[in-house]
Amino acid sequence: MADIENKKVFTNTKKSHQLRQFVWALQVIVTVEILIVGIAIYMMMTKNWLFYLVLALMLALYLYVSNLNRLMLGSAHVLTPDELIICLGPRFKCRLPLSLVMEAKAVSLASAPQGDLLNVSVFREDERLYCLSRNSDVIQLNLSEPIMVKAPSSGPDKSRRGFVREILINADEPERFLETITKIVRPEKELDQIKSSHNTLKSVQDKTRQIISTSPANLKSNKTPILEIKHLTKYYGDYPAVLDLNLEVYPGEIFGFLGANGAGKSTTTKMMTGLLRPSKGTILVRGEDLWQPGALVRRQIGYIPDTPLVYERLTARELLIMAGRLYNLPEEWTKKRMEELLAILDLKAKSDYMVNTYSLGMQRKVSVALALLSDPEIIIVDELTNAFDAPTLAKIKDILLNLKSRGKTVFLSTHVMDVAEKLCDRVGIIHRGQLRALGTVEELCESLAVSGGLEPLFLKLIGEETTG
Ligand SMILES: Nc1ncnc2c1ncn2[C@@H]1O[C@H](COP(=O)(O)OP(=O)(O)OP(=O)(O)O)[C@@H](O)[C@H]1O
Repeated sequence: MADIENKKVFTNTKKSHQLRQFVWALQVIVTVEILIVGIAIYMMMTKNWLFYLVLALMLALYLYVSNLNRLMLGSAHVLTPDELIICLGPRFKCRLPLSLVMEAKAVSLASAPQGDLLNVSVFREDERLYCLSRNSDVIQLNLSEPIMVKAPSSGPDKSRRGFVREILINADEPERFLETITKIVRPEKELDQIKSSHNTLKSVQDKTRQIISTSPANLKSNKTPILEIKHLTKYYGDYPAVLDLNLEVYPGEIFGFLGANGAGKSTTTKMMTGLLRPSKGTILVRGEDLWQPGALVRRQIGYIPDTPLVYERLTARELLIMAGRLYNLPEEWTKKRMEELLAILDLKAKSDYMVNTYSLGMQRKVSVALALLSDPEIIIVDELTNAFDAPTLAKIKDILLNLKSRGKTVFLSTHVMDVAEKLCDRVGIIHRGQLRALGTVEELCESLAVSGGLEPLFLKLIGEETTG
C-alpha cells in the first residue's frame, strides 16, 4: 500500500498536439468506418451466426483501437522510490533502477527524431536511448553504468537489444519531474559535499604520503602522453572506489597499475575502456575524450578483462571473425591475423570447438586474441595473472614485450608484484581509490628508503596506509 502511495505519475504525451490529433483522427476514422460497414452488413446479410461473428469482430476491432488510443493518450512514466518505469505509448516499457541514475537534467533538442506512425521515437543511437513523442520538455538521464534495453538501433547494428548510458524522455511537467527525481537520486551538489568532506578528512595524511616522481627523465617529458587521466573519480553510491586519479601514460611504455584487493584497479580499467562511466574527471586518448559520444579513439584500445567476457556459443574462430567484422577489418586481413594469434596462444587445436567447452585459461586466451585482433595502440590488461598457468603467463609476457617493442602502450593492472617488476617501465600504486605513488621502481624505493624491490616497497606503502 505504501508503495502505491509513493508512486508518482508523470504523463508524457499530453503536450504533444500532433500526437493527440493523430490519435483522435484515427479514432474518428475507425468509428465512422465501422458504422458504415456495420450498417451495410446489417442490411445485406441474413441474421445467421456469420452475421453475429462479423458484428463481434467489428466490435473487437473498435475496442482494440479505443484501448490503443487510451494507452497512447494516457502514456506516463511512473516514479517509485526505487525505480523509474519509463513508458511511452502502448508498446514501450523499461524499468530503470534509480541507483543507476547519476544525473537528471533538462536538455533542448533542435528537432525531434523521426517517429513512427504514432509519432513516437524509440531507438538507440551511440549508447543513447531516445524515448520521445516530441522535441520539447526533454529530460536526459545519465547512468553510472550501461543498461540493456530492448529498442532498435539507428545504426548498422540491427539487434533489437543493446546497451545505453543516456536516456532521453519527455515529461509534460518537466520541473516537477526533475524536482521529484533529484530528491530521490542524490543530487550532484550533495555528492560533492560528501566527496569534499571525505577528502578533507584524509587530505593532510594523503598529501604527505603521495610519492610522485617528477624527474623529467622519468616522466618522459620529451614525449606527448598517449593516455591522460585527469581527476578521475567513481562513486558507487556514496563510496569513492576511485578518487581524483591523475596520471599520464606514454607511447611505447608498459605501465603497471598496482593495488591490493579492492583498491580500485578494475573500476579504473573499466572506466578507461568505456564500460563504466566516471562520476567525474576525463580520460584522454591522444587528446580526445574517451567519453565523448561516438569517440573514435575507443577503437585504439584493446581490453583484456580480468574474467573472460566472450560469447560461449561460438567457436574461437567464429568469435574472431565476428569481431573483425564489427571492427570493419578486411576479411582476408582478419583471417591472417586470427591464424597468427591462435598459433601464438596455442589455441589452434581447439579453435573449431565452442568456447563453452574451453577451460577458464583458454577462454581468457580467447579474450587476449580478441583484444589484439585489431592491433590496437593501447592494450589494457585487468589482472594479468588471472587463470593463466606459468607457461601461458610467460608467453603472454613475451607478447606484451613484443607489443612494447613495436611502440604499443600497455596498461597493466595487477596485484602480483613480481610480474610488474619484471615487465613495467613505471608503476602507479593505488590504495583505497587514491594514487599513492607513481614512478619507476628504483625511484620509489629510493624515496621510501626501501631495499629489495617492488614487493617490500608496496608492503611498506600499503602497510603504512593501513595502519595510518
Ligand atoms: N558495482 C559495484 N557496486 C558497489 N561497489 C563496488 C562495485 N564494484 C566495485 N565496488 C567496490 O569498489 C572498490 C574497488 O573495487 P575494484 O573491483 O575496482 O577493486 P580491484 O582493485 O580491482 O580489486 P581486485 O584486485 O580484488 O579485483 C571495492 O571496495 C569494491 O567493493
